[in-house]
Amino acid sequence: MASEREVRAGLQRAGQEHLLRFWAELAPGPRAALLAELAPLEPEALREHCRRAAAACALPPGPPPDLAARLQPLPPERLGSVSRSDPETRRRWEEEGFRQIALNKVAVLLLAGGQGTRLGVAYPKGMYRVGLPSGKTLYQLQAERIRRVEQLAGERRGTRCTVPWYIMTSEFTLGPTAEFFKEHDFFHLDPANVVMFEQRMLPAVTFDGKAILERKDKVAMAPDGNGGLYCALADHHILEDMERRGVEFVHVYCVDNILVRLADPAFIGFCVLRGADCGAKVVEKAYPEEPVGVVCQVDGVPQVVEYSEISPETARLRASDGGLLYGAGNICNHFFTRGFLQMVTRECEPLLKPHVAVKKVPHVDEEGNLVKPLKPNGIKMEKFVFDVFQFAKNFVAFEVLREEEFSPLKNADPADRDSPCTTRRALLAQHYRWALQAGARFRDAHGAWLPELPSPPLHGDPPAVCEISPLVSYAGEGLEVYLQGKEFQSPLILDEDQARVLQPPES
Ligand SMILES: CC(=O)N[C@H]1[C@@H](OP(=O)(O)O)O[C@H](CO)[C@@H](O)[C@@H]1O
Repeated sequence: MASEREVRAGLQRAGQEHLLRFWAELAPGPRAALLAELAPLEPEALREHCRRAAAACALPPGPPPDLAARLQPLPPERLGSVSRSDPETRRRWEEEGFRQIALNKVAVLLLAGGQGTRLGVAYPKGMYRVGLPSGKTLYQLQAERIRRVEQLAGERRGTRCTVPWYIMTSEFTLGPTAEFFKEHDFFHLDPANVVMFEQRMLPAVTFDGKAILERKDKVAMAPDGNGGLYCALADHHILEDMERRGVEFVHVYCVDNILVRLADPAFIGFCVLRGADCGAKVVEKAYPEEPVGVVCQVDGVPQVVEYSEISPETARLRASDGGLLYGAGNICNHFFTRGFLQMVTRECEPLLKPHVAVKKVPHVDEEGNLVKPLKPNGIKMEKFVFDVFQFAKNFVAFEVLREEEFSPLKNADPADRDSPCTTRRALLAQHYRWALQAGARFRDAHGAWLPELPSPPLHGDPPAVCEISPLVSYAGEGLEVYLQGKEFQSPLILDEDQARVLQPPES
């Protein structure tokens, strides 16, 4: 453990000695905690971090003035589309994806270090229950999709296979996430195949470049953004772990999308068959101001321009077909080869530019009194996971259907978008569609037939409550055997037990 003298000398070099200004009044416990927090901050890096934050803050707010002129939509040859391709092509993508999964070459990697501030919960978002009849959390849905995709790939190729699950957490989420998984017996996954690791934290900084003390004995720290992934992969030797397991392809995704298809065989297969080193799933943006990044090109290089960094005028531009010119919405589902991740962590990470978020950061004043600021007083610097796209040799994007694959949980109820209510509806609407497609019909509590709408309205509950366990169906497949020609009274909870009941007796 570093001594106070060493830490103080480092802080002096970084111009941040004020972080120890309450040292004399601290008891031994808080002193040790503060030292433990400060010791890992490398002086030069801390100095640079604070300098950059202040410099970024001195720039005028909003996107760089020349950005619009440097943007172009992604060229069509880089884009694959589920809805615009024929069934045979889709089948080939899927087949290839399943083949790679069966060969144990595919892993999933969850970005789960965020604090869920907008959702307003004090625990990791993955532990959230959106109010499904089954009461499942986001983590459970994801775990079950992994189990199902392993099973499907295994059955097709007559083998057993594993999709390891890497989970990037932060100081805020590691403890509760690890505890939650233990409590739930890892949702019946082998714990050896669930690898949790922690991203780094960075101090929040004042507009004049001083790291902020949240308490007399604690620096205000925040995770270094989902682009902290690349440092974290190196810090915890994750790529070596992947290599040992023979993993070649990694599906990286963020925690909040209730419809996420983990290790999606179609996406993996598309990227592999295209020889891509890096790929992104996109959906058509719903409206110009939708808070999703856009996948496009900047100076001819594939990139994501984040929603916070595009001007409203650019976001509203239309293409000749009437759609949004920058309509390829990033849904934070990325494909990387292990080789690409290796190259990025070794060579490119330091080139990633942090993005600036101006926030209200609680702090102590000169006298040590706690202050809850009413207006923004600090800067948090974050790297973005997609900022490595610029280093790809062969970048591709893969367009999927929003109603099948994207409904993120960002806001608390009663927000009218991206809330527990809208995500729950999206999932139940999808399952109702799957059930109808498989030949089921539904009656209400009084026995009256319920409408069979091919796609129920976005803002309303589907006519019947139908929840299908991912352990029974990953993407709507294989349901006919349980549902074809059958009538159900809402609600129908099709879990493994119910599936056994509905299955015709073996002939
Ligand atoms: C840095 C980053 O990954 N931002 C992503 C991410 O946004 P958040 O607002 O950070 O959750 O998820 C969005 C999709 O839900 C995606 O559109 C956006 O580009």
